[in-house]
Amino acid sequence: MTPCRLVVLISGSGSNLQAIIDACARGEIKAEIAAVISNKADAYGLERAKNAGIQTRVLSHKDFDSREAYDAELMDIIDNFEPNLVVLAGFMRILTPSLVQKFKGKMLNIHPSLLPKYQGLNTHQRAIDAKDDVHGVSVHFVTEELDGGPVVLQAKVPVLENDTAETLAQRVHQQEHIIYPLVVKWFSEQRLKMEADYAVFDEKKLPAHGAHYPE
Ligand SMILES: Nc1nc2c(c(=O)[nH]1)N[C@@H](CN(C=O)c1ccc(C(=O)N[C@@H](CCC(=O)O)C(=O)O)cc1)CN2
Ligand SMILES: NCC(=O)N[C@@H]1O[C@H](COP(=O)([O-])[O-])[C@@H](O)[C@H]1O
Repeated sequence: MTPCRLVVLISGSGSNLQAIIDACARGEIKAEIAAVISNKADAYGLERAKNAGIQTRVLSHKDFDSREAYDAELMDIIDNFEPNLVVLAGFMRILTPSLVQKFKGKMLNIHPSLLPKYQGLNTHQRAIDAKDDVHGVSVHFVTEELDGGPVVLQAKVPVLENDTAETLAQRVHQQEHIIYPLVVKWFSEQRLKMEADYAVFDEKKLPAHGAHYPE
């Protein structure tokens, strides 16, 4: 079976990208990253990609008059790499329905909350403000509904009394770097089945996946 071809979208540091690069390099994931695309030219994740010998593209949303025009160009760039899987790794743009539909069933996102809690932004501060004692991260399929797609795997972390958004984010990051490579590995091994059984992406037909809860 040919390696699963990935295209990874970033906007910032790229620590989740790095976790996937490292897992591929260790042979834990039978996948190759065809390209890393960023909407920010100064994203450090672009350096991480170049250091790993991976092609990079920058597509700044500031250069487009509308979200639709940006996504049309982004769709073309992604499509030219013929990915089996598109990985959003800290990609901070809401995608239009036409782009989501193009890659539905083969686009994943990592979101720093225990969905369906705290869709959107500033999730760590919202958990602290709500005095939650548990928080975490979710890997989910991307659908038109922002952070509303089927969840594949979650990890939870404790919220400590003196936590700030930064200290809580660090604890969540540690779990992100475990579960995102796990889900990419799962998808890359299941993809032929997924493409056979889920030729038309049916959210109800997804295999049930238990949550990953660190002891
Ligand atoms: N159609 C979808 N698009 C995206 C999804 C999704 O599930 N469906 N997931 C997000 C990732 N994400 C949280 O996990 C997220 C990213 C960005 C935003 C947001 O409000 N972006 C603003 C710009 C913010 C900025 O530039 O700092 C915007 O796009 O106007 C919310 C949630 C990726 N896309
Ligand atoms: N709404 C999307 C979102 O907030 N995603 C979050 O952005 C960070 C990216 O870090 P990284 O660039 O170091 O991988 C991660 O914590 C991820 O959960």
